[in-house]
Amino acid sequence: MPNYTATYTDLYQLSMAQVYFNENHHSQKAVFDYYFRKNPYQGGYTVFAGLETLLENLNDFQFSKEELDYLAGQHFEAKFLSYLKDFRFRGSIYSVLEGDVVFPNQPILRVEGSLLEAQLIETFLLNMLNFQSLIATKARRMRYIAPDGVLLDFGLRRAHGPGGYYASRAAFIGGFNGTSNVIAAKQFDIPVSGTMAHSFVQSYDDELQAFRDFAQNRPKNCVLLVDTYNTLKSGLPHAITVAKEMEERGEKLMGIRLDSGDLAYFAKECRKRLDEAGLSYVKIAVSNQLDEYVIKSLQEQEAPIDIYGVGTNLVVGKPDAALGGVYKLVAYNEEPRIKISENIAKITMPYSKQVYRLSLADGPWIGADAVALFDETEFDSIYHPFDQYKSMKIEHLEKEALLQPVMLNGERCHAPKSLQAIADYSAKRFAQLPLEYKRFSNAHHYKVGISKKLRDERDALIKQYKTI
Ligand SMILES: Nc1ncnc2c1ncn2[C@@H]1O[C@H](COP(=O)(O)OP(=O)(O)OP(=O)(O)O)[C@@H](O)[C@H]1O
Ligand SMILES: O=P(O)(O)OC[C@H]1O[C@H](OP(=O)(O)OP(=O)(O)O)[C@H](O)[C@@H]1O
Ligand SMILES: O=C(O)c1cccnc1
Repeated sequence: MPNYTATYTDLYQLSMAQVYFNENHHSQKAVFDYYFRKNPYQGGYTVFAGLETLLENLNDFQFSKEELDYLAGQHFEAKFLSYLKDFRFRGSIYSVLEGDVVFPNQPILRVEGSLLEAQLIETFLLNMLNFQSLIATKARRMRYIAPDGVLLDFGLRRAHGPGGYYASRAAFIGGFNGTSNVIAAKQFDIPVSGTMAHSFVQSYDDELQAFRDFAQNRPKNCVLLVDTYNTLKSGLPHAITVAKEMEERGEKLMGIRLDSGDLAYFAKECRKRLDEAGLSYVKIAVSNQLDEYVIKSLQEQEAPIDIYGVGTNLVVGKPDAALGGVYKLVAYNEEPRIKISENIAKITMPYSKQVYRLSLADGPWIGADAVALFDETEFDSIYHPFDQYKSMKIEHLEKEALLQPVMLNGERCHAPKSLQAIADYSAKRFAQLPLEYKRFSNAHHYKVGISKKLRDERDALIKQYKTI
């Protein structure tokens, strides 16, 4: 996979950086927030993913000689390029932990550093976090609807180029059990699995011989694709024959895969005939344009499916093309900064902030998070960001600070977490989210309120800029 060097960026970041440098602003302290405004899939939550990838690759976020030579050809000045020779990200990052569920308009991650370094990592940061959070959320929706099913990522061939690599990682965070993507499995220690393609069966004159050869050469976790010619008249009977032959060798056929037609009907029919043949241990896998809605429908039809192989809809995050996470300047040179918009939802929230997850003393989340100034400890109410009549008393609630230091002055604060640990944490956090935020249609709106002090400071800034 690529090294994410510092030209993994948009040109405008470098243009701005040169100006900061020439005007001697580059070392001023800047604070940026990462957040998004809308959950994907019209859902009630987003699974935050990509943090570990970001932190790990920030080490390589430097300019090579070739890159600097290239930039010299793009009209960047020699003095600035010479400064970039030693560029490293030496700032600090405070973040929600990877895998947690997060909500619109709350800071999920805060970058503090020199203006130049915090600006230069924007594109890379958004590229990592937006995509993986989109895919982890899609995966979580499928895991939610099929709590007991085995979910496998089959998406690499349909992914947007190399995006498939991180899609497999994100899918695992969102609750998938494994992937067919060998490089991602190896790199991230994801269980790898797979069956066979139609081409394998087609390459033989005889389907039975194809199955026999496969079972003899790959007996472990052998899954036979039964729909190449006729599922019930040919594929399934041949699979049963091979399963029996495997039994004679002391082996067990792991499963069959259905990839077309009415999956519920075929799964039921195959289950019945497998059971009648004494092969109740043989699992049924399905694939073919699955998503959370098809899986839900299959479950409602009580289709006896054990394994779901999901490709396209998972790895491209269909029907949403992207998570629109943004990175906004909230303080500069120790002063708050705001971006005003006619659309009040797009007015940014100035200052360094902390986010608190609110829960009852005995554990359950209440469906609201509080955003306050980062050093504010005493606040007993939260307010709707723009509706002055909406507020909530929170003094009786537990407040869990979500933004934790993960990098200080360019150094990581903790050893890298394994993907399994991130996935476990994600499952645990999702389990704490009340059900009404998990449904697919008209999900309950999770509240993100702000402290009075933050609201007052923000309003004062808005007034100040409105008079300009
Ligand atoms: N029983 C079912 N309930 C709900 N959705 C299903 C069911 N069976 C299949 N699907 C889904 O319906 C969509 C289209 O299925 P369809 O039977 O048209 O398959 P197909 O792609 O036309 O297959 P074929 O290869 O036979 O042409 C797919 O997304 C599939 O997962
Ligand atoms: O439908 P998706 O969710 O995207 O899942 C991946 C698809 O990729 C394979 O089909 P393909 O036709 O590429 O190859 P095959 O001959 O192995 O079926 C597989 O059989 C699935 O149908
Ligand atoms: O292993 C499989 O069955 C598989 C892998 C990728 C895409 N479709 C199917």
